[in-house]
Amino acid sequence: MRNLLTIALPKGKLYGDAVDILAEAGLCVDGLKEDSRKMVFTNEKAGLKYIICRPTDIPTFVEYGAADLGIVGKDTIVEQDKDLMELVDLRFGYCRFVVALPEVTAHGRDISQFNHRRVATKFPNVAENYFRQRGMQVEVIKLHGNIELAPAVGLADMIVDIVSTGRTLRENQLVAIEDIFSATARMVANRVSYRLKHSRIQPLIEEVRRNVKDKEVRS
Ligand SMILES: Nc1ncnc2c1ncn2[C@@H]1O[C@H](COP(=O)(O)OP(=O)(O)OP(=O)(O)O)[C@@H](O)[C@H]1O
Ligand SMILES: O=P(O)(O)OC[C@H]1O[C@H](OP(=O)(O)OP(=O)(O)O)[C@H](O)[C@@H]1O
Repeated sequence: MRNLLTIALPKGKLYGDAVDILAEAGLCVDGLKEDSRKMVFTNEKAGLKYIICRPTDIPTFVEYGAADLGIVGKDTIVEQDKDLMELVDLRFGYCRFVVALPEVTAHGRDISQFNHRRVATKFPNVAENYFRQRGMQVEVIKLHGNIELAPAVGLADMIVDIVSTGRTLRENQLVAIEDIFSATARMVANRVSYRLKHSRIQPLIEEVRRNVKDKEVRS
């Protein structure tokens, strides 16, 4: 069996664009857009294997070398701080980290007035770093999703979450009062794979970079 190049793709919001960016770079993506529960797609002829993962698990698969390359949001990369090589900013999947509060409590107030409060988030490290840098002490409560629910039911006073269109905040009567940083999807590599499979990875990365740049120029 040939030495396959394994690429971890995130199911969910980034999936379609991730497959497109690989197809545009000339990789065979047959079967990846079909409605399926399959998690591994092997193409011996093309020397490729794709694995479909939960977005938050991509850094783990890549760090351990179960995948050579992966596509994952910068938000997840920063939160997990795994030992990965970040190779390309793919420019899709734009979102930003914010601190948000219920509209009624936020009105006319500054973040520093919420010291010692409770913060719900899916990103405890991002939240803790942010408040530490502000010299604030907060209690961080980790949730796995639907973060906007926490203030509505009294679980937390505020949230740290990612925002894209702002619709989820609006529809849950929350307002962003602080921006933390913005994020887009990135292509990442396992450190050892990057060296051992350099002759396959480098031309792919260069092609992806070229395509990302071309799109930017056109837009
Ligand atoms: N509303 C959004 N708009 C654009 N990009 C987003 C949005 N929400 C999340 N993202 C980006 O897409 C990535 C994957 O989000 P998605 O909602 O598909 O999975 P998830 O539910 O966060 O992952 P998991 O199932 O592993 O918890 C995020 O890490 C972020 O980079
Ligand atoms: O600004 P918007 O365009 O409304 O997008 C923001 C929402 O998207 C993400 O949630 P996701 O859909 O991933 O669900 P989750 O809360 O279960 O993670 C994020 O956590 C917000 O809830």
